[in-house]
Amino acid sequence: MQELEKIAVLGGGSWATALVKILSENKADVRWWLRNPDDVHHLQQYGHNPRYLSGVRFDLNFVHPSSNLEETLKEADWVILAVPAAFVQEALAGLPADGFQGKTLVSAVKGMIPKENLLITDFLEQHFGVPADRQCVIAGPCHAEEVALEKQSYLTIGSHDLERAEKFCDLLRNRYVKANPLDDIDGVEYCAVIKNIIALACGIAHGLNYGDNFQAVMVSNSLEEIEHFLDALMPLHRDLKGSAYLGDLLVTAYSQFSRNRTFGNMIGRGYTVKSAQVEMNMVAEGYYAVKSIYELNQKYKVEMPITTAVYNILYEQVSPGVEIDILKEKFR
Ligand SMILES: NC(=O)c1ccc[n+]([C@@H]2O[C@H](COP(=O)([O-])OP(=O)(O)OC[C@H]3O[C@@H](n4cnc5c(N)ncnc54)[C@H](O)[C@@H]3O)[C@@H](O)[C@H]2O)c1
Ligand SMILES: O=P(O)(O)OC[C@H](O)CO
Repeated sequence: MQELEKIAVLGGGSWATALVKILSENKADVRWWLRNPDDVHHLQQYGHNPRYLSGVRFDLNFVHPSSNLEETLKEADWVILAVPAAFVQEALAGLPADGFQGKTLVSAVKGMIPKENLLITDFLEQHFGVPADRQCVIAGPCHAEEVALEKQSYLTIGSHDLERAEKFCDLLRNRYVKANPLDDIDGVEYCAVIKNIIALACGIAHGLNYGDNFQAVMVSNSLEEIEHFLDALMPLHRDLKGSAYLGDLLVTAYSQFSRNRTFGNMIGRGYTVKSAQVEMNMVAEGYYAVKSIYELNQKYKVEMPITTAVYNILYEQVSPGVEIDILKEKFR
């Protein structure tokens, strides 16, 4: 009998839960790390995550929840990181520098390590010595909530090693998930970070009562911002119309499930950052991402009006109305 692939999934939120569903239904041996021991206990007893996507049931023959990170990683060939970027360092704090040796790391995170302003793949390489060709990222427009409902979804697996990416695609493919490999790993990773900022801006505008007409112009203008930033950091002929770029931007900017748009909408309606965060129970990566991209861009000096506006609103206490007025005059 063929041995099952051993996959460790790190994180207890919606995306980790959705990925565990996909992988375990494909009969992989999934070791699932959640930081909260009560959630682990609940999963072991009732077979579902009490906090996120709680309607998804797991077959505990294939899913092994634990709050012990080293135990979870022990025999895994693949490790999927699905913790919000701001908490990645804290989650991995107890691990030795060679804790991922011999494993393939797959980042499902769409954010950057704050302060260091590093992509997750760069962080894993610099802090844990995981070579670039042993890493993949999960990109594409895919909300965990729709995976839970088994709605048709598309994922792109970015990697410098396309054979490895193709293997991982195979672990994901099912009746409602299509997956394709792509070699522009840094491009899709940065694009996933910036689209969260754009969705936050769309939410802010919506909260200020701007309509679909304005949002469409915001999203079209944002493509230029993304393209210029990517070209400044890593020039490459890439097709931004692809679903891993434009598709991901659109789903986050328009979907009712979007954390970033929801967060922005609250800010536009006058919530403080703190109160919006408390109300959400979920993490809007764009809040942290805008600081990283803004700071990083001090070196590259790309014109990024939407990023600047969101940064000024969230970190410089400029009124959302003032910043959106500035954008209104700039957009074409
Ligand atoms: N949800 C999606 O549809 C989706 C899709 C693709 C990628 N992602 C990415 O997956 C990553 C995980 O996001 P998510 O959507 O699963 O999260 P979520 O918003 O559903 O849940 C929040 C997660 O953050 C954790 N958390 C909150 N406060 C914390 C703290 N102080 N310390 C440590 N952990 C804390 C919670 O335990 C929970 O696991 C993000 O980078 C996100 O961009 C999410
Ligand atoms: O749309 P958000 O803000 O919930 O982010 C989730 C994913 O990035 C969608 O692909």
